[in-house]
Amino acid sequence: MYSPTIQGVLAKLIALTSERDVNALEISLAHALFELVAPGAVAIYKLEDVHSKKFALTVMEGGDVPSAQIPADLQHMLEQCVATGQRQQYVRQDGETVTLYPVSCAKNKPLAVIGVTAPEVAGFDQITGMLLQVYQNFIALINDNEQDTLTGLLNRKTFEHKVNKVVTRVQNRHQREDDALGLHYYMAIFDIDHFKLVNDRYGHLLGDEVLLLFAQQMTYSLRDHDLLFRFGGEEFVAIFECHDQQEMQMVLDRFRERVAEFEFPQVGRITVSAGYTEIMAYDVSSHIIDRADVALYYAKHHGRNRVCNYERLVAEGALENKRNEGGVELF
Ligand SMILES: Nc1nc2c(ncn2[C@@H]2O[C@H](COP(=O)(O)OP(=O)(O)OP(=O)(O)O)[C@@H](O)[C@H]2O)c(=O)[nH]1
Repeated sequence: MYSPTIQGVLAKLIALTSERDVNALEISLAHALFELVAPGAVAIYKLEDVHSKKFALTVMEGGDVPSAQIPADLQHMLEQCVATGQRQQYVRQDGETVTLYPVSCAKNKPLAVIGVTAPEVAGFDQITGMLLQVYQNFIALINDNEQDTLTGLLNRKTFEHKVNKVVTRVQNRHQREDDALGLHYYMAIFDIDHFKLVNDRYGHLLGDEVLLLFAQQMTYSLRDHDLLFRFGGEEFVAIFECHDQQEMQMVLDRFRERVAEFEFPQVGRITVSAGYTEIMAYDVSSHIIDRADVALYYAKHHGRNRVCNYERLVAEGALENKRNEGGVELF
């Protein structure tokens, strides 16, 4: 029976904690488990959507390459694992037993399930449990570092990195001409209307509470895999996956209406304006932000409490010949 050395364990911990990117961290974890408990295979099933309980196999170390489709009995066990927070045993069709471990972040938000097959190490359960604990602690650290302290949304520091990842995804799809799903990415900037008045009338503390509640409305209204950032002050940025511009407009208008109807304690009603643009292959984050910002600026200057799309404004000629000599949009 294989027995890992203390040096081997420490080497794996060093490799694991050298990562700052969650995906790289997952690969490193799977690799560490594979080498330390020498199992037949390690698989990471990431929980992509909490509501629909959609899992995706993101990392597989060792074993046969499984089909992308998760079998119904495994799906059931993954759900059990997440719901109970306890490890489960799943017996595959070939008779092999897979031990499933739930992984959640510090706030007990379920993140993934790790499946370990055919361990060859005495006490593998304890070693796996401890390594997962290190991984969870580290994920919590990364998450804290990526979050805005007031709202809990992603902070501006992470923006560039996350946008670049989305642009690469758009590029890959573009190169593979893989448009089977017909999905596009959009970036929207939201800016609360006349927020200075809220601060002036009700003070900064209530202003902060409005920002917090606004961020909550965003998280409730938008989908799990949408990326939400607090960009600074009363400005928020979101990245969405959508079928087309009409659907995007509908989603954003629904959110805008939801905000307009919400009673903010003591402050009452507020409105929000938004500008959005499609993220293209080979796009640059500063260009994407600039386009969304132009559309937001247009919304602000055409009555506020509205959502404007940059490409549509261009197509309608609303942005043409409206630049002054200094290059500033006047509309
Ligand atoms: N409470 C609070 N206020 C903030 C924070 N960051 C920025 N602000 C305030 O947000 C306000 C932004 O005001 P402006 O950008 O001038 O515009 P506005 O009043 O929102 O008006 P429009 O955007 O033109 O509709 C300023 O009063 C800032 O002081 C924050 O973290 N907390």
